[in-house]
Amino acid sequence: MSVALIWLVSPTSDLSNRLGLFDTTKFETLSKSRNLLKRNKIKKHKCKSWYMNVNVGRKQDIVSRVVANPSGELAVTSEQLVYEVVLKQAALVKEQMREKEEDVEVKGDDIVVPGTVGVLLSDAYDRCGEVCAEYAKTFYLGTLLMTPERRKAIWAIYVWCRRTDELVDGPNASHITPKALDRWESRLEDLFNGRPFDMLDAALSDTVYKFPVDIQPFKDMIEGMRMDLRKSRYKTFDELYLYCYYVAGTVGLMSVPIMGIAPESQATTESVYNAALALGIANQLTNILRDVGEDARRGRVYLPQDELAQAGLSDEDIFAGKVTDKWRNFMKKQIKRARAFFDEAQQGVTQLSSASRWPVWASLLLYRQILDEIEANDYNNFTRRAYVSKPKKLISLPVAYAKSLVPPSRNGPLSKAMDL
Ligand SMILES: CC(C)=CCC/C(C)=C/CC/C(C)=C/CC/C(C)=C/[C@@H]1[C@@H](COP(=O)(O)OP(=O)(O)O)[C@]1(C)CC/C=C(\C)CC/C=C(\C)CCC=C(C)C
Ligand SMILES: [Mn+2]
Repeated sequence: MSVALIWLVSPTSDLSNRLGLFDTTKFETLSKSRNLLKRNKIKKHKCKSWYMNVNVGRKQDIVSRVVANPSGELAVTSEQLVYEVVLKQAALVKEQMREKEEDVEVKGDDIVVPGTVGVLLSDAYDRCGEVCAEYAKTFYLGTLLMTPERRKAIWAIYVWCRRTDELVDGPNASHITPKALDRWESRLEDLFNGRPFDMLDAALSDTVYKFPVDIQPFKDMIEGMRMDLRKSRYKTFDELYLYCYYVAGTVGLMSVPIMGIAPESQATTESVYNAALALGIANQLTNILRDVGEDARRGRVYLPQDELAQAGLSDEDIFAGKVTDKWRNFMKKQIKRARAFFDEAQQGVTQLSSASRWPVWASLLLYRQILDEIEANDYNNFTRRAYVSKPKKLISLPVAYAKSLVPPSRNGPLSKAMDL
C-alpha cells in the first residue's frame, strides 16, 4: 500500500507520520550504494569556468572574492558558485516560460493521481494546504491572498521542504543515512518525471509541470541535508554560506517561478532570483543565531570557527553558554551580516507579482524581528529563545500589506537600466 494511503488513514498526530516519512528506513534497504564522497564542489570549480558565465554588472565585485585554496590554486567562493545556480535558474525560467506559452495544456485538478485508488489531485493539494496551515499558520494565511494556482503550488513546495527537513531533524532522524537521502533524491527525480510516489509528491509533480520550476534547487536542498549528516562545524563563513544556500537559499529559488515577477517590473530576472536567494540566506542565518544554545546541546555549532577565534571565543565558550562582552561583540557582527542579507532581499520583494508580495513581506518582517529579539535578550541565545510576540506579529501584517502595495519602481536599484 502506498505511503499516501497509510498516511490518510493513520490516526497519529506525529508530524513525521503525517508527512508520510515513517517509512524512510525502507529507502535505505532498497537503494543501491553510491559514491557518497563527491562533495566539495568548490575545489572542482576553477576560476575560469565560472568567470565566463558571470554578467558584467557583478564581475568586478565577484572577482575580488576569488580566493586561493591551500594548494595555491585559485578557487571560487561559495557565493560565486551559488551565483552560477542563480544565473542558470533565471535563464531557465525565461526559456521554460517561452516553451510553456507555445504548448500549454491546462490540466484540471479532478484527475486521479496515478498509482492510487481514486485520490484526486485536488485532494492532494488540499492535504498540502492542511499541513501548511497546521505548521506555518501565518504563512498559510498569507498564501490565501495569492491566486489559487500559485497558492496550491506554494503549499506543495512547502510540504516537500518540510518533509525533507524532517528527514534529518524529525523523530526518525537517527535512521537516516546518506543512502536514505539518495532514495529521497531518486523519488524527487521520479516526481519531476511525472511518476509521483504518494499523493503529496503528486501535488508537487503537478506543480513542477505547470510552473517553470527546475529540479536543481530541490536537489541542492537534499545536498544540504547530507551536509548536516556529515558535518557539525563550519571553518569559515564561506562554508556556512554554502550550507545556508543548500537548506534555505534554495527555497527562494524554488518559490520565484511560482510567485511570479510583476509584468511591470524593470528588474532583471537574475536580480530577482538573487534577492530571493538572499532572503533564504538571511532567514537561515537568523535561524542559526536564534538556535545557538539548542544546536550546541546537539553538539552542533553553525558559526564560522575562524570568526569565533578572531573574537577570542571557542566551542567551549558556546557549550559553557555564558554571555560575555566577547560574545556580545561577536553576535553584533553576526546580526549585522544577517541584516545585510535582509536588506538585499527587500529590494527584490517589490518586483514580485502584486498578490505574492504580501506573504513575502510578512515573512521577511517577522523573521527579521527575531534579530531584534536576540538583541532585546541581551544576546542570550544560549538559554533564551528569541521569539516575536503575537501583538508584534499582528502589527507586522498590515505593515507588510502596506509595503506590498508599493509597485515596482521604474528606476529602482534592480532596474534593467543598471545592466546597460
Ligand atoms: C524576490 C524575493 C525576495 C522572493 C521571495 C523568495 C522567497 C519566498 C523566499 C523564501 C525564503 C524562505 C522562507 C526560506 C526558508 C528558510 C528556512 C528557515 C529554512 C529551514 C531549513 C532548515 O533549518 P533548521 O533545521 O535549522 O530549522 P528548523 O529548526 O527545522 O526550523 C528549513 C526548515 C528548510 C525547510 C524550509 C521550509 C519548510 C520552508 C519552505 C517555505 C516555502 C516553500 C514557502 C516560501 C514562501 C514564502 C512566502 C515565505
Ligand atoms: Mn530543521
